[in-house]
Amino acid sequence: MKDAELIIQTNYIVTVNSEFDILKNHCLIINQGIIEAILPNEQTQYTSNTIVDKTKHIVMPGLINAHNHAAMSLLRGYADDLPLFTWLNEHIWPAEGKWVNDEFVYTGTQLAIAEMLKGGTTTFSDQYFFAEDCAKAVDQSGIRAQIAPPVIDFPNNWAKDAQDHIQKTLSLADQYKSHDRIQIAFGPHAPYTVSDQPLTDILELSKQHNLPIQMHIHETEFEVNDAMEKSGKRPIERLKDLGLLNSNLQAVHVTQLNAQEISWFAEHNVHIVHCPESNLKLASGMCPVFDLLEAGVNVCLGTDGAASNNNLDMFSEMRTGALLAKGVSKNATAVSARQAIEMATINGAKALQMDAKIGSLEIGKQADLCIIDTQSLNHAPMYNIASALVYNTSAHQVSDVYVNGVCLMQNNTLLSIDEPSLMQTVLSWQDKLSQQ
Ligand SMILES: CSC[C@H]1O[C@@H](n2cnc3c(O)ncnc32)[C@H](O)[C@@H]1O
Ligand SMILES: [Zn+2]
Repeated sequence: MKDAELIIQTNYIVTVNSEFDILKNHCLIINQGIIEAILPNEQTQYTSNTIVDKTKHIVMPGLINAHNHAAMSLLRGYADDLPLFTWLNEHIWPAEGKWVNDEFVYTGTQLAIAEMLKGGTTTFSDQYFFAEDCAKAVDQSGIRAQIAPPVIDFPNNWAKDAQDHIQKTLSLADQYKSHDRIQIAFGPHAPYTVSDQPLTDILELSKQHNLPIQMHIHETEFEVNDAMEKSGKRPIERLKDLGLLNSNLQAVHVTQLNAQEISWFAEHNVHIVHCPESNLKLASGMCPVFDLLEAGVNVCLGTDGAASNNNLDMFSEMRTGALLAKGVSKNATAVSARQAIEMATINGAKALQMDAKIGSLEIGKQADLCIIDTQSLNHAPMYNIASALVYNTSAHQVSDVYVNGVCLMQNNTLLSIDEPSLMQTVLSWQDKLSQQ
């Protein structure tokens, strides 16, 4: 018998491999954080000091939240029921000017990470100021992240101009180049906040340093109309002319797309991060996911920040993403449960260029996974596992979470974050922000 560091026995494993195999009564054999074998629970090839019995549970790849502003969790519920530009200009940007600093980002990111881990998210992509404090929180918590520090033309509490943002990003990329869970990317905020020269610089540097680019694009009709009035060009055409449409680009939102733009995305292998709940709440518009998938474009899912969602629940995002696609396309087969799970796992891994390591439970990949307790009324009866996960699972039914084979939540208790002490710190921020 061979020794394994960890064996997780299950009722079902949703592999999210290319066949979308769902294995009944199988176990994961994990060594040095990597899945070494997947065998029937009764296997006799491996033994371990740590055999975890999850035979009343579903195990699936950890969810990948491909767009977040983690620290904005401290602004959850700060301004609601407003359209994007009123929300940003009149509420969020003034509050950020007043409150955002290193401590705000560290605590806000910890809060976001705790919520995400509890809901089965094992990887997220972030875009926010004081990115070094986000990285510190990620490093300490054990979660995996792509950190895309923002680039904006205008001064803010973190950086004075676009070049300053770019230099800070490069220095973080250097600092974390050997980190096994942190990847740095460029995060130019949006076409309306970043001018051509910094975008050209980012494109060159992203090639030189092999860094992905994540950007809000065509989030609203107003953004597109405004650009047309000012320049006669839709922002996506401007980005295409600058050379930014390529497989390094993660385009967030894209609620306004014509047929030409969909075919450019397909041709240039641009990845789309769909944020259905944020788009609905800010009434930004709806991403034509069905048309994009039909055109062969990779679409994944993000929550956006908790200030515009107002949660970081990827189970809810899968469900909303599937339901919205059906409603918008008037086609009940649009975004099936299987496709929603793929969008929240392997498609996110592809967009973040992490699919060699994560996104599915397959031999040789990192053991990034979440475990769902199915012993409750809302899971009975269960005829179809994928459908149960998308249409009738709540985030709080995630019982255990592993990243790199390390247990970060065990039987609903976070192991790397002191939840009561975090709660205290968050409430002291709430007091400060309430007083104004
Ligand atoms: C670039 S750091 C984040 C910056 O973006 C603001 N923001 C948060 N959510 C959105 C969104 O949906 N669209 C555009 N900008 C957003 C955030 O408040 C920060 O200032
Ligand atoms: Zn965003």
